[in-house]
Order: sequence, then structure tokens, then C-alpha cells
Amino acid sequence: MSKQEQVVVAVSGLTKGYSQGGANVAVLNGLKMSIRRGESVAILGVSGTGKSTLLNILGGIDPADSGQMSVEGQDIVKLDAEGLARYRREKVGFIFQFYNLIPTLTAVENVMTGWEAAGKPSNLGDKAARDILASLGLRDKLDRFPEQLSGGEQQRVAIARALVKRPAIVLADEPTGNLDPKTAAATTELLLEQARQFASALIIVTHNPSIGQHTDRTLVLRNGVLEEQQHAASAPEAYAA
Ligand SMILES: Nc1ncnc2c1ncn2[C@@H]1O[C@H](COP(=O)(O)OP(=O)(O)OP(=O)(O)O)[C@@H](O)[C@H]1O
Repeated sequence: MSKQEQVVVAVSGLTKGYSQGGANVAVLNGLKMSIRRGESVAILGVSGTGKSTLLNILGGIDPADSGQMSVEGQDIVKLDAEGLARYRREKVGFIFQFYNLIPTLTAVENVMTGWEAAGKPSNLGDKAARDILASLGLRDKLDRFPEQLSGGEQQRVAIARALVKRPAIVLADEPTGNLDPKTAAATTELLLEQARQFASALIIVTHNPSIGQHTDRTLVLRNGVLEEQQHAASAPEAYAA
């Protein structure tokens, strides 16, 4: 099996519930998922179906109630708090709707925080940050502060920060939700291209069905499990917010 075909994220039997009025309400109900290296997946689903809950579990932020989850062959369920912190820093790239850049750091410095958090050699961080920002079209904005950048440019800096360490898995929560449709499509393409180049497994959680036109696969979270969807436009009822 070639490197591109290797499964990097393997999840099965995942359950998660929250107590509500004394009863346990199931959100994830035996969820199964498998993503290969360099593959991109859009996860759609109506509001409250558990998309953020799933991302938080995949990112090592929240524990599942039960089930198996491995990333690059490492059993994430068995990790203690220290192991989970290392997993988040080294293996996971997070991208958020509102960028979450540090306002007092330049674009390069923001990206370097992603490099350094992963424990990469600090003497190489500046070059790594400049290189990835340049490949995301920001060569002439490297030393700008976030407030001197447009929303789309800020999100490209956030993408660079998440990807500079070449994470095994990239988790993007509504990454284009704050952008106009044209900028959203361009940003999605850059994110996909970079993730593919670094062979990261990319998971985009979104209400925007058009993201599924860019990704390799579209999955819909419904009744606590993921259903594969051939084409995003074929089940519009899945996307109502
Ligand atoms: N910490 C928590 N405590 C109790 N209930 C929670 C908690 N987090 C989420 N829930 C509940 O779990 C369900 C799934 O929430 P989640 O945020 O994962 O949905 P979502 O699909 O991401 O929604 P949206 O699209 O609106 O962001 C909701 O009913 C929510 O109220």
C-alpha cells in the first residue's frame, strides 16, 4: 500500500452523550470513520447533531464515552492528560471560524507559534513560517499584524499556523464561515492544496454544502453516525442550520 493510501485516522464505535435533566442524551452513537493520509473530508449536519462534539474528541480536547480512535496508529483513547497535550501539539492542526490569531504577533510570528508548539527546531521556524505563508500567497504580507490583513488573509495565516508542523490531522471548524463566497472558495482551495501537499488528513466541519464540492468526500452526521454522501447537492435538507 502506498503512503497516500494509508489510513491515518481510524475511529469505530464512538459514543458520547451529555446529561440533560437527569437523563443521558446520546450525541454520538457508535460512530465510525476512516480517513487516509492526504485525504479531505467535509462533515455536514444540522445544528446540534454533534459536529463540534466529534471535532473535540478527534482533537483530543474532550474524551469519548466509549469507542476506539487511532491516529497514525497511536491509540488516542488510552492517552493520559500529558499524552493528549502532546498529541494536540504535535499531530493536530486546528483552524477556527474566527482565525484566533494573536493580535500582537505578525503573520510570521503567529505561524511560528504553531511550529514551536510542536517542538520543532526553533532555528528553522522563521524560514518554515515564511515558506508556507508564501505558498499561501502572502509573500508580501509576512510582517503585517492581523489587524492589517483582510479576513481571508487572516484565515490563510491561521491555515499556515495549523499546517506548518505538517500535522497528521487538520481539524477545521467552519473555516470559511466568516468569508464572502468567492474568498471562501479560494481559501478552501488553498487549504486543500496545502493539506494534500503535506499529506495531512483534513476534516472540515461546515454548514456550507459547497465545501463538499472541493473535498474528496462528504459525510453527513445524522442520528449520531456518519453517512457517506456521493454528491453534496443531493440532500439539501442535511444542511439547514
Ligand atoms: N458540554 C456540553 N454539555 C452538555 N451538552 C452539550 C455540551 N456540548 C454539546 N452539548 C449538546 O450536544 C449536542 C451536540 O452539540 P454540538 O455543539 O456538537 O453540535 P453541532 O452539530 O456542532 O452544532 P452547530 O452546528 O450548531 O455548531 C447539542 O444538543 C448540545 O446542546
